[in-house]
Amino acid sequence: MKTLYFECKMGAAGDMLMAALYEICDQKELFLQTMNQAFSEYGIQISAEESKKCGISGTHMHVMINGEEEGVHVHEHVHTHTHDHTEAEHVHTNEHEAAEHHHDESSHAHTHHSYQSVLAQIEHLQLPAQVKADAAAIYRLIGEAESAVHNTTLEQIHFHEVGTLDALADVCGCALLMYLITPEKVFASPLHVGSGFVKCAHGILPVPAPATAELLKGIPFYTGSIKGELLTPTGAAILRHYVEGFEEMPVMTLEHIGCGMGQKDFETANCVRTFLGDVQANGYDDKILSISCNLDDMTGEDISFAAETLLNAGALDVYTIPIQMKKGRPGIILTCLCALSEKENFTNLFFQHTTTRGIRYAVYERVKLVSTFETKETPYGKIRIKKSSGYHVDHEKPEFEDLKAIAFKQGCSLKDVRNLLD
Ligand SMILES: O=C([S-])c1cc(C(=O)S)c[n+]([C@@H]2O[C@H](COP(=O)(O)O)[C@@H](O)[C@H]2O)c1
Ligand code: NI
Repeated sequence: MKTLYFECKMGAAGDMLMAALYEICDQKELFLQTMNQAFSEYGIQISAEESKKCGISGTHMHVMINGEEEGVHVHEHVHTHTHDHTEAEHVHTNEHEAAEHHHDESSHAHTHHSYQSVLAQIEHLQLPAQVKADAAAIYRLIGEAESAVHNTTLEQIHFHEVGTLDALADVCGCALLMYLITPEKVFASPLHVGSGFVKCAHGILPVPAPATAELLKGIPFYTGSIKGELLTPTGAAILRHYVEGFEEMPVMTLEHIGCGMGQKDFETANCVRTFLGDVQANGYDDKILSISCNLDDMTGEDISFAAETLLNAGALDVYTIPIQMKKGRPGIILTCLCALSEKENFTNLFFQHTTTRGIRYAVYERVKLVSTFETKETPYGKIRIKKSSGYHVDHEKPEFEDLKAIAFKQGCSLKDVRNLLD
C-alpha cells in the first residue's frame, strides 16, 4: 500500500511540508507551473531551491510576493517579527471589521483576513476541485482553533500571519502535492513543537502557540530542549488534515525520501523528512524498546512527575506495577516503551528523574494492525472512529478523547455520547 510518512523531529511549518512533499513528487514541473499560474494574479512566484543544513541537502521553497520573499511573516522556527500594534489583542470581533482591513503603520502595512475572505480566495484559484476542498478544510481547522482560542466564532475571527498570501500558497502547495502524490495511507511521527516563546502579531505567545495547541488535541507531541517555535499553526493544521496516525514509522519498502528545509538554523538539521514507500496491507511488524527500573525510595508525587516527563518526551507508553521488594519493602516497577532509536534519550531521563542506579532494557517484537480514521458528525460535534485492520480482523472504535470531550461539554454520560453514533 502506497504509504507516506512525515518525520517531524523538528516540527513542521507550511513551507517545510511543501518542500518535503515537493522532493518526493515526480511531477515537479507540473506542480510549479500550476501553482505559479494559479497565484500569478497575486504577484506570487514559487520556486524550489537546494538548501543544505548540517551537510544534508534538501529543498527550500521560496514564496516571493511581488519579488520579495515571504513579505509579512517568516516561516522560520523562531519568529522574531513583531507588529507594534496599539491594540492589545489582535483578534478582531467588531462588526465593522467583518471584511479585510489594513493597518498602515510607520514600519509596515499589515492586512487582516477574515475566514470568509480566505475561503473566497481559495474558491477563486485555478486549482483542481479536490485541492481547493483540502485547502478549505485546512483553513477550517485553523479557523476553528483560532475561534476556540479567542472565544469567538468562525465568522468573526481574523487571521494574521496564517491568513497571509504566502501561508495560503503553502497550504495550497501542500494540497496540490498531496493530490499529485496520492498516497493511500499517511502517517507521521509524534510532533516536536519546540519550547519557550514566540513573537507574532498577537504579541509574545508561549510555545506551542495557542492555535497550534488547539490543533494538537488528540495528537501525540513533545516539547524538548530546543528554544523556539518548531511547529506552527499552519504546519499543525496541514498534518492534522492528512495524517491518519501519529506513531513510529511503519516497516516500509522505500521508494522516495524528501527533505524540506526550514529557514532557521539549529544545531539539529531543521527539516521535515518525507518517506514514500510500500507498506504491507496486512499490518506491520516492528521492534520496540522497554526500559524499566525498580523503585522503593521515591514518593508517589515524584514517580508521577517522572512518568509524565517520560511521556512528554515522546514515550509510546509509561506504566507502573506495584511489587514487593527485598527487606519487605513495597516498591514499583517503572516502565517506559519507546523507539529503539530513543534509547540514549530515555536512559538519560530515567537517571535524571528517578533515584535508580540501574535500568533494564528489553527489545520486543511487535505486530500492529493498520489504523485509519473516519469522522462522524453528531449534533454535538465530530467524533473520530478508529478503524484497525489486518491479520484477518477488522475493528472499529470511537476515539475515547472525542467521546470524553463531548460528555464533559454536554454534562452527559459516555453511554449517551456512544448512542449518538447508532
Ligand atoms: O495568524 C494568526 S491569527 C496567528 C494566531 C496564533 C495563535 O496561536 S492564536 C499564532 N500565530 C503565529 O503566527 C505565525 C504563523 O505561522 P504559520 O507558519 O502558521 O503561518 C506563528 O508564529 C504562529 O505562532 C498566528
Ligand atoms: Ni494587525
